[in-house]
Amino acid sequence: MADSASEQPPAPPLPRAFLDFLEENGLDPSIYSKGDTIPRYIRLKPGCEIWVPGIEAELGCELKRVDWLPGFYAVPPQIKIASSESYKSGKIYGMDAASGAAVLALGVSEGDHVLDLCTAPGAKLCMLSDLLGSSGSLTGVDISRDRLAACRTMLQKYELGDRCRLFIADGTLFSLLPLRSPVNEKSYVTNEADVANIFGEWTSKRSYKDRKAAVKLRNSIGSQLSLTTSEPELFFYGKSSGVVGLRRSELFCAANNAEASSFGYDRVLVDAECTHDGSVKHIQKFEYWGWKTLEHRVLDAKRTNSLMHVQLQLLTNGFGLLKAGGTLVYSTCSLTFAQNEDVIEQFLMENPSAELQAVDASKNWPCRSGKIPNTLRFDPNTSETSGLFVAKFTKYLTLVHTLGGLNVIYNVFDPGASAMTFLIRNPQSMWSMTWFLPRMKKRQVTVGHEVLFQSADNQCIIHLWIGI
Ligand SMILES: C[S@@+](CC[C@H](N)C(=O)[O-])C[C@H]1O[C@@H](n2cnc3c(N)ncnc32)[C@H](O)[C@@H]1O
Repeated sequence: MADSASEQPPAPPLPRAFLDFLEENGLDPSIYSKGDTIPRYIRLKPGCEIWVPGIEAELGCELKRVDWLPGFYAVPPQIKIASSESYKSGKIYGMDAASGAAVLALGVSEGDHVLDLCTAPGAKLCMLSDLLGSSGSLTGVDISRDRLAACRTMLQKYELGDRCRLFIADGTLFSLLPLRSPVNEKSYVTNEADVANIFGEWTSKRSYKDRKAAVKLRNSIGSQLSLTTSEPELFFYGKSSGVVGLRRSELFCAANNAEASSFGYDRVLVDAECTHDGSVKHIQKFEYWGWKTLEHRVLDAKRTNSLMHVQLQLLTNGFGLLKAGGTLVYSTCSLTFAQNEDVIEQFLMENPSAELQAVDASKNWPCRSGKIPNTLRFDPNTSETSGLFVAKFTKYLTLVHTLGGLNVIYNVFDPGASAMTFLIRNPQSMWSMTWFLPRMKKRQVTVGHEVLFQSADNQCIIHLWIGI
């Protein structure tokens, strides 16, 4: 009997330039012959488990539960779901398991305020919304109007838009906080001019004034991909998103990093724009588009450099909007070092309050470690999924202090808690100390070799002497 490998049609040869590119990135070319064998994944809308037998009957295949990822099922790769009634009626989503893992890595809990900085077309946004349930808030940002329109359609189809707001904006500049902070607390409206300037319930039919303003903004921007203004355009908002009843000036109130540390998002997803080389199906399309196009879109060093620049800016800005103690996940569907580990290394160098964290759930995931410990790589060979890179960060509240030419950083985690960890970093070493402090409220940093921490009731004063 012929084995299953010999039944597959031989994969077309990959061009030399692409093979060199794979070698440079430590990638096995065999992953690009897997496109027709890796399963297609389906995510079930929570509460639709009872429909599994009906969905199986309609799709004509078994839904195999993905043991390591709740709510996900594998079906044979040739199964088409878009025309099925189960899909049209919003019982199932088409979503790769690796993408589901990136969302799960974020550790969303009910009540969280979540930012998805590159949100369209919205598969991850929908999963985030399902995880949030009926509390917290969700803010999706994308630079592409067309893609965001598809995203809005998804939210409406799956009835997930209630706590969500969508903005057309450049994620490298977006600076609006979730609607819970004193900075944009709703104020009492007194006169008629104010009433006219208040967001009512969302409708697709916008006022003439609104449409005119949007056209003016679009014309001033030129092309969407060269959006240079920090002014976001509100594209959609749900009834419970916090927008209804707010004045325009209150919604578009930008925040600085210090405000974001206290009032920012609990969770930020930066699923950055990339060369998509981890998607085997995407690379296979170049057989038809021509390998020359691949050289331009994927292998071109100039394009990679400009993408890396955007990726670093997206990550940096997303991190700036994160609350201290919050979690950020950076992911790309590229498997190159340049768009993943190199971006992260640069980011960590420039952001001392960022710490790379292990994804605890990943112990049971079929993925491997990236070049930097705690980062994860999914690929068709290891995971039977599309390729994806995932890194998780947390944010400390940081006081930077220079001592004798050494940059010493005091990372104060969760200033409201009774336990604090101080990490003192210098190029040679790192110490970590934990104190348990009664109601620590006020911090003072003196210049020199002494740091003074003082509690609100003056009962506890700690002098930290640095002896380097
Ligand atoms: C990998 S896709 C995101 C996929 C999405 N997270 C999902 O799960 O469906 C990257 C997205 O980033 C958007 N994008 C590119 N540059 C951007 C920028 N500067 N700011 C915001 N979005 C950007 C693209 O329009 C694209 O929709």
